[in-house]
Amino acid sequence: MSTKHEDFVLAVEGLTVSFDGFKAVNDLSFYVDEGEIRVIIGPNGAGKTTVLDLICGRTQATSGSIKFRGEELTRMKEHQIVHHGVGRKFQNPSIYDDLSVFENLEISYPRGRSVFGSLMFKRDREVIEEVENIAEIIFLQNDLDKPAGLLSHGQKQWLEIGMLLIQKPDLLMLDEPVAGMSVAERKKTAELLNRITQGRSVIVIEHDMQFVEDIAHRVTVMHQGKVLSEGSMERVKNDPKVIEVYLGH
Ligand SMILES: Nc1ncnc2c1ncn2[C@@H]1O[C@H](COP(=O)(O)OP(=O)(O)OP(=O)(O)O)[C@@H](O)[C@H]1O
Repeated sequence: MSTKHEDFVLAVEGLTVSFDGFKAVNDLSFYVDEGEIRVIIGPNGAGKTTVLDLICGRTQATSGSIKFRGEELTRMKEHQIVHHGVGRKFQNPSIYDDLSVFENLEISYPRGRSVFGSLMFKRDREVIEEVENIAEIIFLQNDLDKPAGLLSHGQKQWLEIGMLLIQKPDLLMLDEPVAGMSVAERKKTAELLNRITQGRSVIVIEHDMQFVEDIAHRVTVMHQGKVLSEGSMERVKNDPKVIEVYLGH
């Protein structure tokens, strides 16, 4: 039975962006299923980060289409895309160091629109329960009162993932989430990602091949703005084209 393109959570087709004539992303197509963890790998400058910028509306596409649950994202503004359920984590954590772990999660809860406004609203059961629930997923249930600035680098990364999770995105995009983490933290991050895929899709850009093996359902290898290879990790790592341009180095 063939799968219709409309069945995918995310369908990227013919996506192209040109910076002064240079096509950083060049006629790119790929499809992501619900519940899938897709990892994008490829050499420096392949266009990986630009793809996430295009999906979240930070960069305008020159041509092509990005359909998320059937809706065209290329015509939407960044905040509309967030509102449609796409969450993006950048490489550097953007947490509030002076606020506690609890408060960082609380201000990210969808009804709190500003730091001031959200701290003033009554902490009702619903918010507290959700914060505690997320804190457990991100291994910070025992650090709720700690100022975020005192967390380890890895814990800060988890907190930021938690701040996205509390907004219940249907698609979560992470750019090199384990950069700078210890081996133990990488293992726990893999466990975390494997736990959060129920009803949602995750796209991760990553260079750490052990981590990719631990999380990827499918891997898309990019090179010069295009898909060089795609499939299971097993298939991709044995693809001579991938070995030549990326893994062989
Ligand atoms: N706003 C921009 N203006 C001009 N060129 C850009 C812009 N953004 C990205 N590029 C160029 O597009 C290419 C792809 O960059 P991108 O950051 O997407 O690659 P990447 O695969 O994420 O690389 P890395 O692994 O190093 O992060 C690079 O040559 C980069 O210099």
